[in-house]
Amino acid sequence: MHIHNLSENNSILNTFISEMRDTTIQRDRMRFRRNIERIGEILGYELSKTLRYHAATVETPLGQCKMDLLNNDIVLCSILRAGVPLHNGLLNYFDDAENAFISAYRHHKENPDSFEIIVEYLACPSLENKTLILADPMLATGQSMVATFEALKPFGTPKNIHLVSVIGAQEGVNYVKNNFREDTHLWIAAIDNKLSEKGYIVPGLGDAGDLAFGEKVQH
Ligand SMILES: O=P(O)(O)OC[C@H]1O[C@H](OP(=O)(O)OP(=O)(O)O)[C@H](O)[C@@H]1O
Ligand SMILES: O=c1cc[nH]c(=O)[nH]1
Ligand SMILES: [Mg+2]
Repeated sequence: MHIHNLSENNSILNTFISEMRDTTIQRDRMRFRRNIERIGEILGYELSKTLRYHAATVETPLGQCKMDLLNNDIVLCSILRAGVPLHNGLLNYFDDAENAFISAYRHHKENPDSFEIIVEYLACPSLENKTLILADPMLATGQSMVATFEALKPFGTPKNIHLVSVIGAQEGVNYVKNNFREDTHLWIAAIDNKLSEKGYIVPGLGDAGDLAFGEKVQH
């Protein structure tokens, strides 16, 4: 796997991540969602440098300009619900992408520290020979990314796979590395060292879905 950890270099991106982590600033839901969205824009821009382009001629009022333009074979798939603002950020740049949505949530069994991933909702175009961008802001154990990709398999084999995430735990990064094909790219804004016993990223930022959209009742 090609791992692109953007926080390794100083940039304004780190300010956005610090605002998402900060217990006071993160309480502003609109700012939290907007920070995920603009991180999606930055990660999308960075990953666009590895996509395929074709030669085109653009007519300007003064003449013709030869330019290389992006091949639009992109399917943008995000994992509900925390993936929604990340999806918006990516879609702000990949204007004409096809879109897929998939739900994944942690179902806690008798032991509150153990859970399985339940995939329920799925709407997806053909992925055959396309560029799949699979987005979820949190990569904790990595199980949601792997379970959703399994559920996407009947829709075809993508030509390229790009995983996009805001914060990951090293364990989750290792898990996706071992469960996705070798040519997969991971674009991530920060990688933290630890996972808590309940599978939360430490120091992380807390529950991204709840911070973006409000607490949900466990069922
Ligand atoms: O890497 P994993 O261990 O699978 O954990 C990451 C998942 O947890 C969060 O979703 P959550 O289950 O909280 O759902 P939500 O978006 O509805 O809040 C997050 O958005 C990922 O989907
Ligand atoms: O730290 C974590 C782990 C999973 N989901 C979150 O929202 N945060
Ligand atoms: Mg959540």
